[in-house]
Amino acid sequence: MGFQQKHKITVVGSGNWGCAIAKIVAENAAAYPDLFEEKVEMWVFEENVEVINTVHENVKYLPGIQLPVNLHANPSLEDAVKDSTLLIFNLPHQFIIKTCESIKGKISPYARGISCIKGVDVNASGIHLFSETIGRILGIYCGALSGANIASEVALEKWSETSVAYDPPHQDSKAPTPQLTPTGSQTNLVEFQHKDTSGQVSEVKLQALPVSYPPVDHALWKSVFHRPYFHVRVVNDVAGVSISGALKNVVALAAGWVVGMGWGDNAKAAIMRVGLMEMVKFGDTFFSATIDNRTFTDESAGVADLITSSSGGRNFRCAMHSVERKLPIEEIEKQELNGQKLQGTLTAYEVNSFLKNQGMEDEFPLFTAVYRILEGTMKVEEIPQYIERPPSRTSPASQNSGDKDGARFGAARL
Ligand SMILES: NC(=O)c1ccc[n+]([C@@H]2O[C@H](COP(=O)([O-])OP(=O)(O)OC[C@H]3O[C@@H](n4cnc5c(N)ncnc54)[C@H](O)[C@@H]3O)[C@@H](O)[C@H]2O)c1
Ligand SMILES: O=P(O)(O)OC[C@H](O)CO
Repeated sequence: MGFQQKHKITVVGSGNWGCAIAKIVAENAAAYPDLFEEKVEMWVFEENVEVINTVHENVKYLPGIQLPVNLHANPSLEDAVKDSTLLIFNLPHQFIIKTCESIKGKISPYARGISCIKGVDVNASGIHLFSETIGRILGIYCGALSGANIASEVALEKWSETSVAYDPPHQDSKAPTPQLTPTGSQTNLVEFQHKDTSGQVSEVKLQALPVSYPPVDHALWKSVFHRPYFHVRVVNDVAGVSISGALKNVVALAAGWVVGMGWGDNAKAAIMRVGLMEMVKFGDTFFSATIDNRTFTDESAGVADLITSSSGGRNFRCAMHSVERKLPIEEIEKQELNGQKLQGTLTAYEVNSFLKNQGMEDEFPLFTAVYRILEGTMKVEEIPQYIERPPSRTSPASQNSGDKDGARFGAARL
């Protein structure tokens, strides 16, 4: 006999997407009382927690959206993550490493995580997924969530899809059952009565039962995130889900610039085509051991996110306005986003520094062009010439297959 404890959920971050995801998670915590503690913690870095906890609205980052009453804004990160078994990381990527380092050793060793962050961690040792970086710092397994999800639409409960990627090593599922002290109002103390021969209760003892949690698997994560208006598909491809979410932000900048130039939808489609090819090629080249190329086409995290981001995303809109208003994109970011952060600009620099180190800038002309335009060493007008491909060569193999360009989607060819 054992005591099944409920999972406690904490969302680390309370920005535009942080609050939209926290709303979803808190709705599900209330909907599945057998699986989750009802109260969901949300770490808040700078906003007034009193307002969030009394008015149930984040007036700075998600104005006009009613947050669930069981979502508790907490200014103490250490307190917010204490005893939580499901940690959801949702911050602009530039803040996540410092944030995780501050709670190293202060979380449950049995916690599992999901990173909702769209970015890559580039440092002297190379390029890493944020799910890996979070997992390494905190000593836990972390998966990823990414999809065609503009936060304001999701928060208004307009239907969308997302991809959750979770693929812990085999031994993770066989890890010993955690023997933890129950938290909150839960107790694993059970009363045992000893009766004498006449049936009278002679002794009452309290005994502590071993504690366990519902297994953290694909089904559990679906229960955390799936809502009638937010459809979740759980897959194994953490690299594909994470890489597409990070790189589409770089492509969306270029899409915004060409639209800002007044070049129209055909030009934007060309940018998206080349961008998608470079996203696939990047995954193929640097994450070939684990990535599944079908993610780019088949899952929400792939081309669907590229399309929505290049239509109404912040990176797209700020890039477009920067051309229209002839202002640096950082200036537009300050004017338009009220503290929200663009991820594409920093990612373009990070990806470029990685490609430069690999001697591969020329192999990714669109990513390189975005970096150079941000740097001021290239103009938007130069993009068409710069990304133009050399004439295609016809190989015997491709003639046989009837594919004149030798194009195979999985082997991104520029
Ligand atoms: N907003 C969207 O539509 C959307 C959708 C999907 C994914 N994402 C991704 O989710 C991640 C989080 O985005 P967001 O929209 O929630 O953030 P945001 O752009 O709204 O940024 C504001 C957040 O950053 C926090 N912050 C500011 N300075 C900080 C610091 N020094 N340390 C720690 N935190 C600090 C703020 O407190 C706030 O929580 C990003 O990687 C983003 O690409 C965003
Ligand atoms: O607003 P953006 O450009 O940060 O994009 C938001 C989401 O990532 C779209 O899925």
